[in-house]
Amino acid sequence: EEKKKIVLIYTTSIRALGELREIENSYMEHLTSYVRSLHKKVDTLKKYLCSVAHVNLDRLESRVQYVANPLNALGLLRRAHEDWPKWLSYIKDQEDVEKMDKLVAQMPNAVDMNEALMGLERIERFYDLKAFDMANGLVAGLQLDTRMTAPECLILADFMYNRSEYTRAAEWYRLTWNNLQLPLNPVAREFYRPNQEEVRKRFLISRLHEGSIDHINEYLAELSQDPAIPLVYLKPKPAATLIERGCRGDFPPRPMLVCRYNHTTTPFLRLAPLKEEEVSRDPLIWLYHDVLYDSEFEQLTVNLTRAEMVQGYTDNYTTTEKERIFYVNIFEGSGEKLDRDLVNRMADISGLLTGEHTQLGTVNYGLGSHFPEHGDYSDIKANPELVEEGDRLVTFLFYMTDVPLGGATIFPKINLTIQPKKGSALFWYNIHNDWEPHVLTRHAVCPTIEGNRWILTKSLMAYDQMFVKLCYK
Ligand SMILES: O=C(O)CCC(=O)C(=O)O
Ligand SMILES: [Fe+2]
Repeated sequence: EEKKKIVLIYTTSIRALGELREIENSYMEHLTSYVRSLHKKVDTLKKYLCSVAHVNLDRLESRVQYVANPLNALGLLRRAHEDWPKWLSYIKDQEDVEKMDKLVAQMPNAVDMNEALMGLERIERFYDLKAFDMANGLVAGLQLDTRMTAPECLILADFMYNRSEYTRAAEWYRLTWNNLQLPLNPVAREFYRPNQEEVRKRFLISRLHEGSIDHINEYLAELSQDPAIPLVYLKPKPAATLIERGCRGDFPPRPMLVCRYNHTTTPFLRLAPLKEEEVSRDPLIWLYHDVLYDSEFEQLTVNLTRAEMVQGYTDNYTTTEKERIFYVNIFEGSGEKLDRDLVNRMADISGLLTGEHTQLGTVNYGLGSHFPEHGDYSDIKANPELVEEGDRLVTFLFYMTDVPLGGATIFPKINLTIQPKKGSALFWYNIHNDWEPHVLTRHAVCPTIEGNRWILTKSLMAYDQMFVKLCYK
């Protein structure tokens, strides 16, 4: 049986994007070396041309006269037989080009490109950023040392246009147009069509989609106005969703319920008490600090390459649509030392049983990656085929990295936002005592703006707890 190979893309994992950056290194090295050898070749070829000082003999008569001289005839024959193929293979020998060909074969495809645009679009929308700020590297108050170029503004503009987001598209076309006006760069002119005129046209069409032909002069004027002043929405801007508001930090600050050292859940904790914080009582959600060590994080992630991880999709969860979300590696075995240690730590923290298999998921998010709202429960009633596996009673979520900007885990139904903090862990019950899904545990992950978001996750299965904890209250 032939297994269908899923094409891995780079965008949904920062780790994988790091590999792409490595490929770019090689590409540029070969390009540099190609230019160097091209210079050398041109020099050599010029010298050769000089040395042969070939004269074109236009008339048949003079050509015949030339080869009637036996030394000329020998020379011609030898040159044609020996030299020409050599020069040709000298010209054609392009080792660097062949290497670059191989690299291009590993380049991101159109799906990948689209995924990247989705990530950028998400960052702009979720955090309500101004296109102008974003293009200038100012994202949600953070000034990056990067600016977007005209081709980048343009590809995002076309993407917005294709989503029928015409005001946002117009904004990005205007930025493209402005960028193209910068001191004219011959490389840009050669490679990055369309030209300014075409961009202006697309700007106007975007405006006309929502406006009226009677105002065309106003739209034209908008194009030359200060792009720092946002364009007016000609159709009302859609209201922010609950999740978007949560991601912007609009939920009220969470009250601190209980914060204490836990010495008691298991004997182990008497030796190594845990800083634990109850962040919600219904559903029950606990936050723990400093439960993962740097060395463990490194062991878990450093050697995990793109080839070892698989594309994670949302369809294992109670989401509405199937989406690519992140890269994940699930360790199915019964435990290498580290996996076992971590799972034992989860048992210590929770006082629950962790099952025979470690089944730890190591997850890396990508460019503007998010996780739409979902519950981790599988809802056995709605999906009776899952009855044998049982439901996921508890979710353990270890944050393996800090995320400087964006990337919070949010529980929109209870107004709760948790910003990842390296070494902390979140732990909650997904189902009620009667195994009904606890819908208030539905959660989402905000798009990462900046940072490399790594988490470690494990579900504790309900069946495994049969004799430990029938009820959690
Ligand atoms: O990454 C997170 O913060 C949450 C991940 C999650 O919800 C899941 O894996 O089910
Ligand atoms: Fe989840």
